[in-house]
Amino acid sequence: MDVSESFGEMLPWLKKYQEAVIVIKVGGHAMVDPAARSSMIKDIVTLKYLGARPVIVHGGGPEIDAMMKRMGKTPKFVSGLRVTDEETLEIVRMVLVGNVSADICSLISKHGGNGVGMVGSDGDLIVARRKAPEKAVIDGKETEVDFGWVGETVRINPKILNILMENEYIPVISPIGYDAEGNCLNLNADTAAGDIAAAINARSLVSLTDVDGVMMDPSKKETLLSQLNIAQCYDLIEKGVISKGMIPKILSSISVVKSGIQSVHIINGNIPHALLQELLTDKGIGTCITKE
Ligand SMILES: Nc1ncnc2c1ncn2[C@@H]1O[C@H](COP(=O)(O)OP(=O)(O)O)[C@@H](O)[C@H]1O
Ligand SMILES: CC(=O)N[C@@H](CCC(=O)OP(=O)(O)O)C(=O)O
Repeated sequence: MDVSESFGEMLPWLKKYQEAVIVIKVGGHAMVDPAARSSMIKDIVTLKYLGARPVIVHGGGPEIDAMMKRMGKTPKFVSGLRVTDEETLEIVRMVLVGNVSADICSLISKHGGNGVGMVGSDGDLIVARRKAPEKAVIDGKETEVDFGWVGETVRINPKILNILMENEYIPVISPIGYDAEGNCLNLNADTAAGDIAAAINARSLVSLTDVDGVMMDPSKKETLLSQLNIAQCYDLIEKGVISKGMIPKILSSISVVKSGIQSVHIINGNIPHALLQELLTDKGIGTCITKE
């Protein structure tokens, strides 16, 4: 990034982001490297000092996988969602709340901010219901998949987020919802981030991951798609270009832009200052998804 050029174009962006709520989804794959994790959180604290109101929703897929393997369990995903039995749910809660969220809050403090870790049951934030079994093609065979303790959002209650933001805190949300019976449910972090962004009428949603954005071929950087609309997203899913963890990311982006939020940005959190480059300069560095 050419620093002097970037400073020149920052002012209009800084004005736009004053008091603007920005939901930042920090993906597990973007956090594998501790230095990248710390740098991303530093950028989020910088954004706060520049006048924006960041809300973090974090993932932790690779950390959950590693813990499951240590406990002798094999992770299983269907359509980008982790099939979650009772024991897996316990591991998910332990890793997301005990490790990832706590670590993000410490990094926020280290960089001079104030983070508050929360799950769906805190302040009635995310009311969810258990996802119904779904048909999926596995190994070429149509199979009915019971996702177990996987949830989908019923309602977001943004009151607690507004209280925290008005008091200068950065909310750090683990993607765990709870249902009417008080059960915890494992939510996909991209879906939770999208639901939260829509409910609080955020200005933007930014998803930090380990690829440069949506690509025609994820192994080739030059195939990055800088701009996508809803119709193009559906087409890429249908053609199988978008697969695995990118599916919930794109489906959630579609519902976010449909809800009226201007844009969703998918960027590579391992690029130094990716977040600031994406939000404060004219030229984006990843994929920007808009309605039309
Ligand atoms: N068309 C695509 N372009 C880019 N990445 C893709 C695409 N299709 C699938 N992917 C996969 O999606 C992954 C990002 O999603 P995910 O694994 O859920 O990351 P995170 O943990 O950061 O949310 C990439 O690492 C890549 O393997
Ligand atoms: C239902 C479901 O799949 N939940 C996810 C929650 C974490 C997550 O989404 O993490 P990433 O953003 O790093 O992928 C999981 O168990 O992996």
